[in-house]
Amino acid sequence: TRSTRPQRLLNAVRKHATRGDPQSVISAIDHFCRHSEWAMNIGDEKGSILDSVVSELNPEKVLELGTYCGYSTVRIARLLPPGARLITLEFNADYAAIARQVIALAGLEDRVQLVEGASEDWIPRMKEHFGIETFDFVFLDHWKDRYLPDTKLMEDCGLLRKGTVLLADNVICPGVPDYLQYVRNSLSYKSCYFKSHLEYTKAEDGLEKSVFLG
Ligand SMILES: Cn1ncc2cc([C@H](O)c3cccc(CNC(=O)c4cc(-c5ccc(F)cc5)cc(O)c4O)c3)ccc21
Ligand SMILES: [Mg+2]
Repeated sequence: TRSTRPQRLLNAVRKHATRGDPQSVISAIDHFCRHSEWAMNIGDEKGSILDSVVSELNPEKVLELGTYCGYSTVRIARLLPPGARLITLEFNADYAAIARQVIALAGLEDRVQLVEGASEDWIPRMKEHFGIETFDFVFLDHWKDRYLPDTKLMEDCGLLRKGTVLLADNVICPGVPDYLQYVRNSLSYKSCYFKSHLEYTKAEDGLEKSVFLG
């Protein structure tokens, strides 16, 4: 049977990356997506913005919505201190299987917990199942029509605290108009836009950073 794009991406990582070296995994995926096949990873340009937000925040508890092949999981986890924890939710079993191997190749499995399932099912279970009180940082990169309902769900479940940072991918392309309107007009958030480009292209895209004010 034909291979899938995530499988071909994993093959490129196996071929070109060095086990235990997260930067080589990141570079291998970016090279594959630029020169072989485009894939919906955040990419190197928006990825650098993600790096700077994470480095400035130094979060202990991180939630990622939408793992895909684990590219942004590796970008975030490589910057976390060993005691920190990143929980990443992926509902597609094939993507999850690839991501587990990418995360292992980067040598970051000790600080990453990949959970297979949908955000709306797992967000309400974070406290009792993972012993999480609140998250310091949330990266949103799953279905664009889930950004807003899941943000409201995290608020309702008490998973956000004064100062929690939400960072949302693709706020221009494909776009998340209802989410943007909410975080930019709600008195509970301080929001700002980081202009960039859609991964591996010249099209405009950007990240929205929103601090929960409690
Ligand atoms: C509920 N739940 N809980 C966990 C969870 C996890 C998933 C999957 O990881 C998954 C599967 C398919 C699509 C996405 C969203 N991503 C995108 O759709 C996207 C598109 C483009 C783009 C841009 C221009 C194009 F021309 C084509 C695609 C660029 C980007 O960076 C993207 O992130 C996420 C889904 C629902 C989930
Ligand atoms: Mg994205």
